[in-house]
Amino acid sequence: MKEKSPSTQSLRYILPRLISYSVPYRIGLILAILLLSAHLVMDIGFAVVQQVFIDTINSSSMDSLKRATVICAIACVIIICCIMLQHYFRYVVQSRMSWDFRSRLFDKSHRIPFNHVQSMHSGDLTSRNNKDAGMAIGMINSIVYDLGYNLLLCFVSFLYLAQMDVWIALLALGSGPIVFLSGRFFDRKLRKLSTEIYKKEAELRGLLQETLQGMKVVRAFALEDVLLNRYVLEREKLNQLQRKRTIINGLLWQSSAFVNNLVLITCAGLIAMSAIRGGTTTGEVLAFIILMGRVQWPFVNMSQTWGGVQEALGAADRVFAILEMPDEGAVKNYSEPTSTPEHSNGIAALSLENIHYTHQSLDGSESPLFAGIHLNIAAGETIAVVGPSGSGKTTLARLCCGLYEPNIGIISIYGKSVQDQLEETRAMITYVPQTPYLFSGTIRDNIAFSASDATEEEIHEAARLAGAEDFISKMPAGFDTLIGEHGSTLSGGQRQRIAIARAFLRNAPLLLLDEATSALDNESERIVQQSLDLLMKDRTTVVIAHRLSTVREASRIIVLDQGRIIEEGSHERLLELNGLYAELYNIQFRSSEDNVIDKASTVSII
Ligand SMILES: Nc1ncnc2c1ncn2[C@@H]1O[C@H](COP(=O)(O)OP(=O)(O)OP(=O)(O)O)[C@@H](O)[C@H]1O
Repeated sequence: MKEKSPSTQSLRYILPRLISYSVPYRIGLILAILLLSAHLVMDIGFAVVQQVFIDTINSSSMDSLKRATVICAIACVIIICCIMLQHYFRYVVQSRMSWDFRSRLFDKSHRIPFNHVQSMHSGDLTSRNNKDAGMAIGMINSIVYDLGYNLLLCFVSFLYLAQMDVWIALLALGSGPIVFLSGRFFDRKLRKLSTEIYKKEAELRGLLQETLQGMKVVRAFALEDVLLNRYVLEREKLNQLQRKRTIINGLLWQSSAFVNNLVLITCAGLIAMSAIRGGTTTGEVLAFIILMGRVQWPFVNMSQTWGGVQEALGAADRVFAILEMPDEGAVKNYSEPTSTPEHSNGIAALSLENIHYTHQSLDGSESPLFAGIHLNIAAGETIAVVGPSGSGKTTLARLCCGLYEPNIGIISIYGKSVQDQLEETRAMITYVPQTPYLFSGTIRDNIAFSASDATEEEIHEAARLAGAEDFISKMPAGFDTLIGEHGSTLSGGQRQRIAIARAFLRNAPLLLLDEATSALDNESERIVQQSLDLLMKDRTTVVIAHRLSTVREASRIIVLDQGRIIEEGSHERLLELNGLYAELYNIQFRSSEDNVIDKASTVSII
């Protein structure tokens, strides 16, 4: 997937999109902004209180001191309550925005074209959803609250100072823009570094995830040291990037602090001179010095915050690269059907018209596979697809499900175009992959996954038809048994039967089946095969076939080779042709007593 370079999406582009997530929570946001004034009163009030107290001490008036103490204490309680409320509203708005933003990203990840998802690492997607999305929403906080507040604080402090000494106040104020603008020198570098850091973190997360998932293989092949070295190497690269970012942030901070302190000392000297000349009270000098900080430091803070915004922009770029992708099926790059696809037996259950498809590899290179495939399947037919490894069988199945989009041509299911009516056509298909994917949760959840409104009776009936009821009833919690990550507590055969139960429950008229080749014991295989036979009954079935019995019983066999249908017909007819099918048959089936294709062979019918 090609990502936009960091500089292509400006703050002006990203900010309104992020702010749109605050619209449903605008009241909370407005309250949080208004309550910022409590912070302002606290910050300015701190200086004023000191001025009042010192001048009251100097005037030796006990009554004034008592009054000032009571007023300050009451004001302090009110302000602290307001600040707590401000934090509350700020937290609520930010967490809800973050929730919405992440949910949108989660939803989008399931809508973008499948080949884009395939070209990304799942760890990368996880990282974008967790860290990057959080950073991007945090940016709103920085801009709305921190930048906004600092500007306000600076403005009010300046007004207060100006009424004491306008020239010194202007001097204090003048240093601010210099500090802020000099900080911008680091922006590009910070943003670039941050994008690289987030990318590297995502890669590391992916590596960790992959290593944990493949722990069995790692241990079996004693790869622990190799992987540890790889991890340490990648971690070191990340550390280097983080070190660079820390140095730049340090430079940003120290250069700001240097200019600020220089101006602060100059102004403090000037106001002290004014006090010596008798024009200013001690309390006023103290308040002046404190408020001068309030004029200057907002620029340092803003410079820092702006640096943080650059980092967050790097994260936001990665999130928007996904959010701005077109949904699958949204880009129509295929020709419209000329007429409703028909089969000699009536309307075709599945029709492929002039399908061209090219795989895009991770490195962006293209591998053309199909160049004009035609196929019409009548309702009730069972089609067996066979061909050597890499001939395009899985790609064909994924095209039929709308997981891949053809570059040219049209695929229709019962006359409806898959590309045009993706949801409707998908509802008419059940795809049973070779390795079923089970989610952690209960057996019931996994069966009902394909039909969330299924009743208890329907779930039990589906399990019975799939030959799964027996083993489920023997489990300690029956249908409520937890099956672990990817169904790790179940055997291969049991996992397959759960997947078949799902397919029964879904009850779609078209079945795409990738027959399992995993080594099941004879008994499990017999039960799975019986369940599959029952599932295929009265359904239109396209089966990527691995067993001779399936191939023999199919109404038609399609032989694929390098993305082309080179033979088509019944088992007997294809044997008579004496072509690729006959060759595959002789190599695979004849020598195999149990009629199951040996996966390890050089040429396999899959
Ligand atoms: N995501 C992808 N990106 C690039 N090329 C791909 C991708 N998926 C598959 N291919 C290529 O497309 C060709 C067909 O692959 P496909 O998986 O459809 O074959 P197959 O017949 O199902 O193979 P097998 O029986 O070994 O599973 C292969 O050359 C494969 O390398």
